[in-house]
Parts: sequence; C-alpha cells; structure tokens
Amino acid sequence: MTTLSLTGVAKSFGRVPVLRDVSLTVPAGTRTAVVGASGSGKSTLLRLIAGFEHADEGEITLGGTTLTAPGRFVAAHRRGIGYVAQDGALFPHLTVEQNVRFGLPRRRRDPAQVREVMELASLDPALAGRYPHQLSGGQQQRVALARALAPGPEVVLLDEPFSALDTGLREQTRQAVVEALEASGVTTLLVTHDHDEALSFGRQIAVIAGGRLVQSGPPSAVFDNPVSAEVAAFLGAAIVLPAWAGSASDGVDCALGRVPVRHDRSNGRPGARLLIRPAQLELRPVDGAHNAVVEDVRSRGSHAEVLLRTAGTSSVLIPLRVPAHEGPAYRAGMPVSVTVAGGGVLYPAD
Ligand SMILES: Nc1ncnc2c1ncn2[C@@H]1O[C@H](COP(=O)(O)OP(=O)(O)OP(=O)(O)O)[C@@H](O)[C@H]1O
Repeated sequence: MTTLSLTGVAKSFGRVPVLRDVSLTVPAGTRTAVVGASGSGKSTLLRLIAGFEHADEGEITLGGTTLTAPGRFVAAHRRGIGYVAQDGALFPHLTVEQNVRFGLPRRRRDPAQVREVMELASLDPALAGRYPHQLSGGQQQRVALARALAPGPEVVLLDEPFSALDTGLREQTRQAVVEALEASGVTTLLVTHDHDEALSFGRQIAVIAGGRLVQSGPPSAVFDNPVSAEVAAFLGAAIVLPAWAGSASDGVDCALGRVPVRHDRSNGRPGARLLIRPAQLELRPVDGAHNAVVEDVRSRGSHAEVLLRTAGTSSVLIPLRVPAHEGPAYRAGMPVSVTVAGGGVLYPAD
C-alpha cells in the first residue's frame, strides 16, 4: 500500500490550460473520488498520473518514488499503476480468462491465479470461457478491474467505469468493485461526473472545476460545508436564498424567516446567500400564519414535486420533493408552513 501525491500539477494542450496547480494526496490503501463537470480535466488528471501524458509543471510521487517532476518521467509501464477505462477496453478476441491472465506477471500465469483474481472481482468462474461481447456491461467492467488488479498494482485509477451502465447494474457493479478494492487494499482514485457516486465512493472527495481542485476532504464534511454555493449545487439539490439581516451568531433572515447559520463563509461581506438542502425543509399545511403558498403540485411517479412560493415581498420559488402518497395533501393556493431543520451555510452575495 502506497500513498499517491500530486503537488502543483499543471497541464495545457496548446495554449489551453486544462489543469492548474492541482495538489492532492490519496493516503495509502484508501479511495478518493474526483468529481467535476464534463471537460473539467478529470481524465487528463488520471492520464498524467498513469504516465500517458507529460505534466507541464508539478510533481507526482508514489510512496518514496517520484514518477513525474521537472526533468523526470517514469514510463507508464514502470509505474505500478492499474487503469480501468470508461468502456473497460477489454481485448475483444480474448476470453475472460485470457483477458485476466494477460494482466498477470508471466511467472504467475496459472489457472489458480486467474481464478483467485476473478473471485476478488466477484466474477463467476462459469464466465471464464466467454468473450467480452457475451458479457453484460457490469461483467465487462469487473473483468477490466480483475485485469487491472492482477499484477498487484500500488494504485488503481478508474475513469468513469460505471457511466455506461444503467441504474440497477451500476449500483450492483459499484458495490462489487468497492468490495474488490477494499479486499485488495489498493490505493484508488476514481473520476466521475456523478456526485452521488463520488460522495459514496471512499474516504475522500475532491471537487474539480475549470481545471482547479476547489475543495477536498471527507465526503460528509465537503457536502456539509461546501466552499461555494456553486460547489454546493454541484454536489446535490441546493436551495440558495438571499439573506438580508442578522448575523452568523444569531441567525439570518431569509424568505423562510430567521434561520441559524451552521457555517459562515461570507467573510463578513454585506449581502449574503444562504444555502439550505431540500431534505432540511419540513412542510405542513396550515390555516393561519404561513410563510409560503403552494404554487403547483406535480406527480413524478416515485414522488411528488411541490412548488412553493415564499410569502413576503422578495418571494422565491422552491421546488420540494415529498413522498408520492403525500402529494394529494397539497394543492395550488394552499398556505403552508415551512420550517428549516438545522442551519444553513452563509456565502457572500457573489
Ligand atoms: N489530447 C488533447 N488535446 C487537446 N485537448 C485535449 C486533449 N485531451 C483533453 N483535451 C481538452 O482538455 C479538456 C479537459 O478534458 P478531460 O477529458 O480531461 O475532461 P473530463 O473532465 O474528463 O471530461 P469528461 O467528463 O467529458 O470526460 C477538454 O476541453 C478537452 O477538450
């Protein structure tokens, strides 16, 4: 088990900067997910670590070994890094067994070793003689993982390995992959554009935007206290309301009334925005005093979406999910009381 470290890594293609000043440590034997929008530089980051591309600046080290630094570049096949591509990139003319066997060092290429690695990736031995086109997408990804783990790498890099799978298979494959990574104890870096996947993958999440690593830390800490309202919205449904009076210690006034401040990121700048997660809102129909009115109710099958308009002069529209069976309890024009459980995160106005 080895720690992977990046320090001040930068990369441009031609004149276009794709990554700037990226520093990240993945502690030995742990899993980190890098999440970012399409084009934010995630695959480029993995390709630099794998040694498929040269960095313009910065250092990449694995344990005590420098892989990339000014004047130093260790070739990809000497890095001890496994790579799983988005589509698995299996050899189409080789069977499952032959694909996995290919990953093993020559001296360990015996059937028992192949079986052991297949087992690690939860692959049924009955699949050994099949060709990649005879496998489901999830099985292909597990073969790709088995092949990547076969040589006993120090680090495994996963480039959106679940993105081509449909929802049910995706969850199941992700679980199998996490179990295999856990059992092998390999240091892992996953890139994905899916925030749920990133938040549930490992010990650390790193958010990349516009080629910069804008925040990293334990998933619950980053989700709870995002560096900006933009990062907050990227990581999940977010309600961002103007806040116009009060203080971080006493709570601030917004369209839903006075709300406590859980984290203050406004740096005392006047004019502020308050982040609340929809799961914090408790909704209840009322006859008298209310702070919002139902604007619309839509059934979405598994749940209902209730669109609220907050009361007061600077009214705001808030879409809120309620369980499907609660949908009929609401109708347009109905006054409701909305309370906020826990506090919000306060940001400057822009
Ligand atoms: N070899 C290359 N030559 C020129 N530009 C490139 C090259 N590789 C990537 N880029 C550009 O770098 C930017 C980042 O690409 P990258 O593939 O790293 O993003 P990504 O976050 O992985 O995106 P996606 O989620 O869509 O795969 C993009 O604008 C892309 O067009």
